[in-house]
Amino acid sequence: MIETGDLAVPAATVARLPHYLRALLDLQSAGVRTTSSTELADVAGVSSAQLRKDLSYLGSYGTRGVGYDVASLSTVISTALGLGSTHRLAIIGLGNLGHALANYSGYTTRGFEVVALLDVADAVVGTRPSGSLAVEHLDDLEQVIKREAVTMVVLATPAHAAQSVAERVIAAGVREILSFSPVALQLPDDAVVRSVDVAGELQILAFHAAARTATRSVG
Ligand SMILES: NC(=O)c1ccc[n+]([C@@H]2O[C@H](COP(=O)([O-])OP(=O)(O)OC[C@H]3O[C@@H](n4cnc5c(N)ncnc54)[C@H](O)[C@@H]3O)[C@@H](O)[C@H]2O)c1
Repeated sequence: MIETGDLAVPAATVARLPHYLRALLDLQSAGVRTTSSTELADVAGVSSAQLRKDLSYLGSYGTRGVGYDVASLSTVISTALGLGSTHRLAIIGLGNLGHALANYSGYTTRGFEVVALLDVADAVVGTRPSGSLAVEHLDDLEQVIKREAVTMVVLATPAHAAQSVAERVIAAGVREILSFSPVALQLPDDAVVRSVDVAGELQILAFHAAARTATRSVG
């Protein structure tokens, strides 16, 4: 369970909340004002029983016969996700992936702002990958984190650099890291690290593909 304010929410539910929020924002922009658990579950790609159970952890049960008010449920989920205020991101490592991440335009609508870019390479420091922010040197990490009031870090360095950079990030007071580096980071217990591993996800798909082929050949 993850404690958030007065609520205790299972980690698996927390992981699904962004999907519900995105589904609600899609419905909202399509002009939908109320939605049923079946409709919302369909858009979010889960079963309606799962959706109702997840939302019950937020104290949000909907109204029988009417369903969920799209705007208020969006607010409930945004608040639970701590999106009431904008999170200030620093991206570290501005190679291929870091460039793509720096140029992603979808942060602001979802409560995030990229406020700093850092790298070690002379060829990269001083450039403006997204056209606005200049890349600063990692030597200045602690000052940059303080100056920009950074609250989250996105790590896109090579694997060999990730642990030491992450340790500096934590020592500078940031607790949340999204890591793309293919390495298990060893950090204090109060640090929260989410790792994104596209190749690992593809391997899971490969497992399913192999399992399907094996089932077919048995059948
Ligand atoms: N998670 C995924 O699905 C996924 C997908 C692609 C890449 N990756 C990983 O993301 C990372 C970046 O990949 P890429 O293709 O952008 O690599 P890249 O080599 O193009 O870029 C890495 C950047 O990090 C910088 N760097 C090196 N050491 C640093 C340090 N100590 N501090 C700050 N910056 C530093 C380099 O100067 C370079 O600009 C790699 O670890 C890669 O394995 C993960």
